[in-house]
Amino acid sequence: MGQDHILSVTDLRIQYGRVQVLHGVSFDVPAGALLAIVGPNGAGKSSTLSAIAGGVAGAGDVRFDGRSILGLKPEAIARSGLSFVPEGRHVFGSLSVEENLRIGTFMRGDRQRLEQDLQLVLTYFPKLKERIRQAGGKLSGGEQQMLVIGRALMTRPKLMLIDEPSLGLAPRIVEEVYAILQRLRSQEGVSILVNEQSSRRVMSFADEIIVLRDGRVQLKGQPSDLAKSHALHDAYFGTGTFDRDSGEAIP
Ligand SMILES: Nc1ncnc2c1ncn2[C@@H]1O[C@H](COP(=O)(O)OP(=O)(O)OP(=O)(O)O)[C@@H](O)[C@H]1O
Repeated sequence: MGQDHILSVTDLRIQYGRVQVLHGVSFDVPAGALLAIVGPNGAGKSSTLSAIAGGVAGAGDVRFDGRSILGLKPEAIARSGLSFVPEGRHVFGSLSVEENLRIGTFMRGDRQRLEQDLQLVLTYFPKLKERIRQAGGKLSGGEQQMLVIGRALMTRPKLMLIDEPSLGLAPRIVEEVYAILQRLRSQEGVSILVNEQSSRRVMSFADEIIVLRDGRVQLKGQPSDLAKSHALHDAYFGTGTFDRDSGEAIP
């Protein structure tokens, strides 16, 4: 573990009441990488991101940008440069796209830099630029996803955590969202950790994939290596069988 890891999660455990849902999860996010946590429903993906962002309590260690953050308040973690985009696209429906982007940056004193950041976000998301005065609630699902990612970018994060960005979006829009995330990573140097239910969606975008099932890391690796074997399917589905074509579990 060194300075080249923007995030190091070590032996992370999460319990809701008496039920333990994460049983010692460990992984690193190299600085400037796009990593994806994939796994079936209930694997513990959302809980993992929430614990890193300070939303749920966890045990173990989470180091971000060189310091332990587990147990800190979400606002303090966000201020240190970690931006969390939770599942569900929390757009303020009656506010304009611009107001949605500016919200959360009112504490910033550097007005000039803020204007530059707004322009930068609009460069990455031209669809938001076209709809800058439109109410957030009028945007399509894909545009709303872009809006919440754009809003997260307005805080100039070093690391973005994004929970299921592709949920409910058409494949073409998913491609578009991931292409933008890839550009943000390579051109702006933002490190990105996403959750996805399906590994297929992120195979061509992620630098590394972490398979989570039953609250444990089952497998980690580069997509090109994982694609060569059946290990990815076996890790994802456990000992169960699956349809090779659709990738879906066979009950
Ligand atoms: N607030 C909570 N209280 C109690 N149990 C919870 C809570 N949140 C999640 N769980 C349970 O913890 C387990 C892991 O849930 P989590 O949402 O982290 O998984 P996930 O991999 O993100 O799945 P999904 O894709 O369905 O969101 C599940 O069994 C879920 O029912």
